[in-house]
Amino acid sequence: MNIRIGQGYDVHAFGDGDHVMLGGVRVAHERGVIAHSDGDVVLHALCDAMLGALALGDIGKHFPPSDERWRGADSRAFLRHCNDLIAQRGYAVGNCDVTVVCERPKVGPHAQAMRESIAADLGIAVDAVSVKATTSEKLGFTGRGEGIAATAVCLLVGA
Ligand SMILES: Nc1ccn([C@@H]2O[C@H](COP(=O)(O)O)[C@@H](O)[C@H]2O)c(=O)n1
Ligand SMILES: C[C@@]1(CO)OP(=O)(O)OP(=O)(O)OC[C@H]1O
Repeated sequence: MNIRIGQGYDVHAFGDGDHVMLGGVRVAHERGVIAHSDGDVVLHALCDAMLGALALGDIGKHFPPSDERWRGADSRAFLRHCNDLIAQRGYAVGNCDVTVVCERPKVGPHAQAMRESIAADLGIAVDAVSVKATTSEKLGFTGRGEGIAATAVCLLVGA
């Protein structure tokens, strides 16, 4: 059995808006995020982890921010495309684990919906998808409420 590991990280600054997209789920919030796409840090970090596992570059290589096609794009389309890329090479996500870093919004109440959305897009079991969150104890840009970050790791399993 072939296995590969990848990790990803993404940040978006908060801006005007009334919600953030996290793991494919719309979460009501008094701020939005500044991004070319829908700015879903969970899915962007996860895409980078999947791409990184097979050394396929990063999300900006596959979906350049200079490309108008991705303006306001639903990041679930990025995730499904990354899943197709790894499937074409004989791999599937064995499991993945994401950590969201922000003071607010609270992620916990939405974590199960995020897991279900990600699992559906990847065609894997919900128990293979973990979504967690932490504050940064009021420290740094996340602690000051200036932005939101996510890290992801994933294991790819090949035939
Ligand atoms: N945006 C967040 C941040 C944290 N949580 C949950 O709260 C727990 C405690 O966070 P600390 O940073 O104080 O350790 C954390 O383990 C999460 O369960 C959250 O849901 N959303
Ligand atoms: C997702 C892309 C799409 O153009 O733009 P953004 O939504 O700004 O997000 P980022 O995490 O900076 O990744 C780069 C781009 O691929």
